[in-house]
Amino acid sequence: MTLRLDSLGQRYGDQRVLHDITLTVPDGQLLCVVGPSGCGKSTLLRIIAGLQPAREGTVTVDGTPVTGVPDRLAVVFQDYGRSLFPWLTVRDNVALPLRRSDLPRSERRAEAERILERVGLDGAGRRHPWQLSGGMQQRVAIARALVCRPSLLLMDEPFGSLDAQTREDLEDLLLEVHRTEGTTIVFVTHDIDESVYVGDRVVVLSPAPASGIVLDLPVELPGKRDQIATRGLPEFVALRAEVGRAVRGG
Ligand SMILES: Nc1ncnc2c1ncn2[C@@H]1O[C@H](COP(=O)(O)OP(=O)(O)OP(=O)(O)O)[C@@H](O)[C@H]1O
Repeated sequence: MTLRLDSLGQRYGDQRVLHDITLTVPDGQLLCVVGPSGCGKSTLLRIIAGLQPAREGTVTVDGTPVTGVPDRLAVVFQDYGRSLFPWLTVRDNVALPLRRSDLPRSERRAEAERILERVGLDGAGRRHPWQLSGGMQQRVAIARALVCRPSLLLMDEPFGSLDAQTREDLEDLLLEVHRTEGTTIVFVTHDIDESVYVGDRVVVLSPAPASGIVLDLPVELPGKRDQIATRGLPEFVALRAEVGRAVRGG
């Protein structure tokens, strides 16, 4: 799914949040959006998701203007604890988006189990979210986002509140899903290292107010990404420095 933002801008009252954002995300690209707190990253995702209208400019998905939530869109938020229903089992949480499909209940459950296996949670389907660790809960949220086979996946700081090891595991899970499904992904993060590690491309927004794009950087790294080897590459270090300078306004 190709996403296009054209001269996008947003205001809340007198506060100008985003200004003149023009960007095309080609089908299958994993774009990371980085920027200081309050620059409007979450606002940008909500506009792309059709959850709030933009005050200026347009968003199109495969050439069609976004006026409501696009079909085949999924969103993963940072706050996994609040995005899962505690009274449903893990399997039923994951199967929930399939309720709108014509699939019979047994097939919806089978599909949920298949996706749970995909995210490394086989065997956890009968448990409840509150019986799982934070990292496992975020895997459930990712499984629920994937169950409808989205063409566009929006992720808002999805690994921000996880410990370092879990975060690395989930970054690698995301890369694997992206490699095999070819989903277009917009991934918002505060973390410069993470943006270069997972992204095909990194866009940096300037600080508020009127945040705009200050850097649009393709990420080309040799070999399959690996938490230890990739982060030690001179190319990785150079890209990280470039993103870091842009975030700090240098
Ligand atoms: N619905 C709203 N009404 C009024 N102001 C809002 C609304 N949503 C966001 N804002 C303001 O817009 C600015 C940008 O918020 P947003 O959450 O989009 O930024 P962000 O870059 O995602 O921040 P963070 O990295 O801290 O999550 C902030 O000053 C925020 O207070």
